[in-house]
Amino acid sequence: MTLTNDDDGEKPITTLKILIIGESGVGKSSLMLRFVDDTFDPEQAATIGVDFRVTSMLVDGNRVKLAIWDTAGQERFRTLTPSYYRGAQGVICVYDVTSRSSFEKLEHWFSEVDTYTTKGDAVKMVVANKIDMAGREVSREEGIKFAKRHRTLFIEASAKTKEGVQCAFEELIEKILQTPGLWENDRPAFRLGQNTARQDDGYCGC
Ligand SMILES: Nc1nc2c(ncn2[C@@H]2O[C@H](COP(=O)(O)OP(=O)(O)OP(=O)(O)O)[C@@H](O)[C@H]2O)c(=O)[nH]1
Repeated sequence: MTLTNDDDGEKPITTLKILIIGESGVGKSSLMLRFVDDTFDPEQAATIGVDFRVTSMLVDGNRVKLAIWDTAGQERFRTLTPSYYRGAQGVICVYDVTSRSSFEKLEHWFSEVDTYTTKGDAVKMVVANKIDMAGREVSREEGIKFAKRHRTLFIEASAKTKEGVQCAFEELIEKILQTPGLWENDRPAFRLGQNTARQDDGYCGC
């Protein structure tokens, strides 16, 4: 499968809803803004309620529209939680590798996903963010072990240096498109490329 971010103005074959969740300050907004705008703000403000961005990607030459929902990690800003989850085909659950407590809260976030997602086969991904920073408190092995236990995709990333960011979104989108019945084809003539079937070991292959 070939994925690029170029916009050729072509009508999208489908629109996917991607939700980003996790504790406050782990870098959810930063990951979204790095992916959508290729920017990074070292003083990124906390999200109030939800932020929302639309972008698109080319998948095997076909345009896929992405509606990315960046939710607030702070409890006091988390209103209307069930509605955020409604219809999401992909959920990115973020922790900060320099914050053990943000990793330990992943169980809580996954139980919220199970409670609220309306699409039972929504694709889940764990993103271990801030790998550029010193003072790591969670090893890569621990992250992988957690992701294996929950049967989710896993990738380490840095919104600051860009490492892993593009790859995380690409991997998630690819997995969604490979899941029958999870998305609606708005242009039935569309066919995914022959090389979409790939070894599914849960790790980013980009
Ligand atoms: N060094 C480093 N800093 C990061 C990274 N990602 C985010 N940050 C910083 O961490 C802080 C919090 O980032 P946000 O993107 O606002 O975190 P959030 O998860 O959206 O926070 P809430 O909106 O409160 O839920 C900001 O100062 C960011 O600049 C990263 O990969 N590396």
